[in-house]
Amino acid sequence: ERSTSSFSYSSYHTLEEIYSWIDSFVTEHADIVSKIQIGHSFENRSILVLKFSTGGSQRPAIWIDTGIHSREWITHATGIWIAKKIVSKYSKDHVLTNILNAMDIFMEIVTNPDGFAFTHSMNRLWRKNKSTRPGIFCIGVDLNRNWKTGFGGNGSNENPCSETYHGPFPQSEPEVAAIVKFITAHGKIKALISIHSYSQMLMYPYGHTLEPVSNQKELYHLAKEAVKALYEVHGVEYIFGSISTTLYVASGITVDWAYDRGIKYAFSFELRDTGRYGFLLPATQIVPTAQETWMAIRTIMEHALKH
Ligand SMILES: O=C(CO)C[C@@H](Cc1ccccc1)C(=O)O
Ligand SMILES: [Zn+2]
Repeated sequence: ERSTSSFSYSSYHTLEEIYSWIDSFVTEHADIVSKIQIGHSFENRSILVLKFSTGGSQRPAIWIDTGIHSREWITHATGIWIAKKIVSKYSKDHVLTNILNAMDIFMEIVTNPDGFAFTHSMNRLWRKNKSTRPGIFCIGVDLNRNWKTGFGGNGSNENPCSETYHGPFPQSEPEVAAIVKFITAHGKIKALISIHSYSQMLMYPYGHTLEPVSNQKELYHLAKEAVKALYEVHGVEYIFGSISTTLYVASGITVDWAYDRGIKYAFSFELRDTGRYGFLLPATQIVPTAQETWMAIRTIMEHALKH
């Protein structure tokens, strides 16, 4: 990508196209965006994070990840569009400007690069990473079951051939270990947003238990406000609530780990649609999906700024 002006934000892209866009994007917006490599995947691809910062040092921050499940292509595309939105709306949108004048934003667009490459080359519906281990004859760990909180519990599977295989031990996967290391070292992440598709849901911890989190009322009302902001864009309806009560029990998930590390505003999105196209959401829905998702994320970030 020589420049991002020729990049189509309304198309799906390969891993190489996204990595090349990241380099152009960071070059073009060097005053506010930088690229951090937080590690390497199992197959030795770089794991890249975009940092949006308007100054200061070690400011409180927001973490956003997309593509932890490689087949959920709408999430990477939404992340790319939102990254562009942030740089184009800074100093124009007063809410975003207030957020970026006080906090940094970290965005990991391709959280599962090996799986993502595989969805382009061999299997469009691949979900897990591509790790292999001696004596195990199925490939990949579900990166949304490999986190320490609730690891190995209900709603994760010990069978390596399962789509929800949790891996041999917590953070066994380099893609998860890299995020744990980064967020732990940073120490001032105030909100974490982990984006999946599909089902049109906005959820918060816990997934591994039906027990409510301590600030459940606050998260319920924030989710309600965010879902309303999303609805006002294109009239798309989301349901919201805790993961275990809204969707199903799932253990070893990103947001439960984040919450237990003190990130009190931890959310997971399930983007469009509700099953008509599922993971194969047409590219014509990329921009509308990103536009509405941005308004919900902006609402969550503004709350984190104020509390
Ligand atoms: O990816 C999904 C659909 O592809 C569903 C997600 C639902 C979920 C999302 C966030 C936290 C826990 C569960 C999953 O099972 O990991
Ligand atoms: Zn998912």
